[in-house]
Amino acid sequence: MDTVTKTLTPAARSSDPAVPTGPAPSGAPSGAPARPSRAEAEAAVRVLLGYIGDDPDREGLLDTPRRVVSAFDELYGGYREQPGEALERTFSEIGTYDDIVLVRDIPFSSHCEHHMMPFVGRAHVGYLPVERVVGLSKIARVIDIFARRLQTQERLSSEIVTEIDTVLKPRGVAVMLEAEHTCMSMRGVAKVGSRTITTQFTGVFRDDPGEQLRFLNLVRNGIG
Ligand SMILES: Nc1nc2c(ncn2[C@@H]2O[C@H](COP(=O)(O)OP(=O)(O)OP(=O)(O)O)[C@@H](O)[C@H]2O)c(=O)[nH]1
Ligand SMILES: [Zn+2]
Repeated sequence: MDTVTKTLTPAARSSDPAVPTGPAPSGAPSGAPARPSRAEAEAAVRVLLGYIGDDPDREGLLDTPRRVVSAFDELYGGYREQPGEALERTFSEIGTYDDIVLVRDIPFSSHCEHHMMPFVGRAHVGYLPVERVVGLSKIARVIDIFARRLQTQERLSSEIVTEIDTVLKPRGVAVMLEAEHTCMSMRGVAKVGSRTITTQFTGVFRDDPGEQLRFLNLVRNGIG
């Protein structure tokens, strides 16, 4: 355990050129500290393995710190991506179409910032385009970028809406997320199957109850 503790000290950080620390990733909150090295992250996983009562040196766990950090790189890759870039390319050949574009039932998984446990569910995103539309897959990409950061479901909803609103400047954006939080089902209060629903609206969807209802009906019944 001593060795592990040592690798986590600032002195060890600066003296190991093979595992340089980096600046905070572009998607990190402002004021976030420099990014620890991969070796430090793997050492931290070793500490946790010891903490739960297992032996990090037994054969089955030798590679686990490396695997966990690789999995973290994937699950939290959203800190190193800019959601706006996913929406940069738009298309204007849409005829006179100016009605709702709704992508329903987009699966997503994220991690709650309180317990770092997954919450998993579906997103429904609609917007009212002005002259230009975005590729449908890009909406799912924006969801994934924000979802691959530590989140609350409320903030995830609002970040998706704000990004689409800011970049596309449509007449309105509507988002509904439904998810099961494993921190509420696998531990703690242990309520398996409970779902949390969040909605966030801008523009016409916020101001016109009829448009809001149409979005909700399309999500629920497929008819507006
Ligand atoms: N509003 C909101 N709460 C969340 C989300 N994800 C997890 N939580 C809640 O965050 C809260 C953290 O509460 P705390 O009392 O600080 O932590 P805790 O002692 O682990 O709470 P319990 O989960 O009740 O055992 C819990 O009530 C979780 O259900 C989320 O996306 N949004
Ligand atoms: Zn949680």
